[in-house]
Amino acid sequence: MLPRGPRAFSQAAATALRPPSGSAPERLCVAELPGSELAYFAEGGGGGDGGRPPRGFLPPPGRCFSFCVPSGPSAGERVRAARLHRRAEQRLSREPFGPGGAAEVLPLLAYAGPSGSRPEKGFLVRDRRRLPETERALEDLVRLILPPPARLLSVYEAAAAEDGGGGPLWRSLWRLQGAPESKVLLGRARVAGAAEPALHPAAPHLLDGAAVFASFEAARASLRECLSVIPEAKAVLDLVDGCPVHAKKGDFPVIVIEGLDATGKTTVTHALKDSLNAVLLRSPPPCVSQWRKVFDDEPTLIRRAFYALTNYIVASEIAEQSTKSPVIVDRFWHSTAAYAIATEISGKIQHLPPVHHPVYRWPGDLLKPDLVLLLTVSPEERIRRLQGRGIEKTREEAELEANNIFRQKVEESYLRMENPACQPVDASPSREEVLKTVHHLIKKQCHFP
Ligand SMILES: Nc1ncnc2c1ncn2[C@@H]1O[C@H](COP(=O)(O)OP(=O)(O)O)[C@@H](O)[C@H]1O
Ligand SMILES: Nc1ccn([C@H]2C[C@H](O)[C@@H](COP(=O)(O)OP(=O)(O)O)O2)c(=O)n1
Repeated sequence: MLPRGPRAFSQAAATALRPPSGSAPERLCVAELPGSELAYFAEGGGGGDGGRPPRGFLPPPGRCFSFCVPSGPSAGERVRAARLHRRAEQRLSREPFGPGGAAEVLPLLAYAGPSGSRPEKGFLVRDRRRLPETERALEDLVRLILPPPARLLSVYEAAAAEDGGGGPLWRSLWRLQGAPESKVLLGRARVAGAAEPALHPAAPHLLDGAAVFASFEAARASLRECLSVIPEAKAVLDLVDGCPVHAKKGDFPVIVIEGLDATGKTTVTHALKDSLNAVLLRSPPPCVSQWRKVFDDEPTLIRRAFYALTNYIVASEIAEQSTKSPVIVDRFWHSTAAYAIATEISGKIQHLPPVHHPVYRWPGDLLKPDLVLLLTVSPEERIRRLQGRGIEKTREEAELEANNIFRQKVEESYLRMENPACQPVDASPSREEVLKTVHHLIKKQCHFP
């Protein structure tokens, strides 16, 4: 069983974020280190944690760099920032960075500082071998991707330590100018580990149109901002705008089957379709499948807005079909929200927003199903099933582990959903037994006219 339970905001944790001197830190950041460990750190302002750098931040004698993509409050600014971040991410996955490259690229979030309260997404690049090429390539990348006022690159270096351990860590902040190798040093600041805040810094912004969309309009506004750069957005918006607003459910039950891949959704939904004489729908629906790949390659914000809107298309189909027969739906809004939360919240399961957080609430304007069942299988059974489908065998152990943490976060997010909640069903037994359990729950909780 995965660890659960609310984590109340603690005043002690908030106080611990402040440096002992009382002066505000210049910037607070969190980086996701290998193994999904989160390293919280403060730049400037005296630093917390006795001035020590966060553990595992920079194995000596290496050097790190960071840069962030600034964003603004409007939907347009957020979409532009998300696309720039994605471009940077794609370039950082290639030589001389990325897998097999000299430098290691880690996700970074700068969540408090002089530029305002909206978190800025960025990257921490660790160069264990201190290669000059890494710095040059990063400077070129920042110049290429970011607009001039945002061309800031932080360079972290540990001062030599007498005791052989990591000495104090310093950050030099550089503003890069137009010409190659032309840059100005804006300042130096001490970097120290900071206490982990009670709530993951991305959590308060998830519903700000960042990843989880609480209404049709919120999702639509984000996709509209993409019209000039993603031609397919128009096709999706045209489809969505043709659907009735506030679709109402008919008298027949609507049953959603949720779960991670290979938990048996296809198997169960097809069997239910036959046994209940039901209509089977899936979200996203086949009418948008030709555009799915395009949106899957876009940053989270745009990708999730696409999936959120497709749920409203499915809602209008559910409304129509549920006047005539029971409706079974393979994935719906809970999938959209759970994957979005698990992607945006770095770290492990304990970093997820606490239970009852508004991010787990069903959108007020989306048709509500009568029953949502969440199929769960043990990690071992899941691997067996994936191997049966010929996937997974060749994957690296490390990727499997990262994947495992991600899966735990998705599953836990599903379990925290409210009104309607996802009712877990152990889908590890045989097909027949799983179906028997599912039928039993449907009979007990659904009304058939
Ligand atoms: N209860 C079960 N016991 C054993 N294997 C199952 C069971 N349910 C599904 N499978 C098999 O596991 C694999 C994944 O199932 P599938 O229904 O395609 O999952 P999903 O649609 O959730 O990805 C398939 O090969 C399927 O035949
Ligand atoms: N309603 C939905 C359905 C899928 N998604 C997203 C969530 C994941 O990133 C993928 C999973 O979909 P996929 O079709 O691969 O899953 P299955 O094959 O059904 O197991 O799509 C979503 O956000 N909202």
